[in-house]
Amino acid sequence: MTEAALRFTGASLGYHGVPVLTGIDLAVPAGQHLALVGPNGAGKSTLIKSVVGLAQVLGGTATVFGRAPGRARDLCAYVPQASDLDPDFPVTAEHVVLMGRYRRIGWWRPTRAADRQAARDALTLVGLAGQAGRRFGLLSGGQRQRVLLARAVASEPRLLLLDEPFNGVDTVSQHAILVALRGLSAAGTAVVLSTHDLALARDLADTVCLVNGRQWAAGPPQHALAADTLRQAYGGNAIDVDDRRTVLVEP
Ligand SMILES: Nc1ncnc2c1ncn2[C@@H]1O[C@H](COP(=O)(O)OP(=O)(O)OP(=O)(O)O)[C@@H](O)[C@H]1O
Repeated sequence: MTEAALRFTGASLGYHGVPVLTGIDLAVPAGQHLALVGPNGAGKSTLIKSVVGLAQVLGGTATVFGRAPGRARDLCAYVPQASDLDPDFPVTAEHVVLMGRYRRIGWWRPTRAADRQAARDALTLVGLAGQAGRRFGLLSGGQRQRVLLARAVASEPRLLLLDEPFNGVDTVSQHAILVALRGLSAAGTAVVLSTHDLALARDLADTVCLVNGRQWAAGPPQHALAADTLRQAYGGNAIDVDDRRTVLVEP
């Protein structure tokens, strides 16, 4: 059996010994997309952080390519929310992307031509080849998010984790990110992302995991995003408008 990129079995996840998310049971094969959905504070970021050792696995098991999360960091890349970063960072877009190479070459070593090429390829993948020399802080929020994705891509991860990559991102950047993510999974990279956009999760993901303190559903989008399941998990009324767009209304 091929080892899953990510597998949770009856996992409880949390901080300082206190669980905030329980009952996580899912597997993400190489080359597949998992979308995490759920209301604010549901535990989406916690699940992503647990994969890179920033949140604890307090019960059950979590493995990344068969290894404990803390031992698989070299196989993963984590794209934080762009809003978590200081936009005044005085470096160019290309420098930010090159940081993704340091894990491979060591931060103290000079970059080689192959590293600079990998950085340019990653910027091309996210549609920002022409912005390589621009200062990171002068880019739009959506462009900064794409640069952070390029930085992760440059590290050549086998599992890519993205925390709300579409948050505050305009349509052009959203499209560019979607194209890049589809290209990565076609090349065999597993992708896990959190999003509040249920329609996008439905369109993009092979598997959707619906959480709110616990796992409410995990499976194909039409199963995990069924109106009844959404209503229970969100504690509101879910109206399935036209089979593509799901609108949630407070109870
Ligand atoms: N470092 C931390 N230490 C303790 N508790 C935390 C920490 N980070 C998050 N939490 C708590 O864990 C719970 C889940 O938060 P999390 O950020 O994972 O949710 P989320 O679904 O990503 O939310 P949002 O959609 O608002 O980003 C919340 O109750 C939050 O207060």
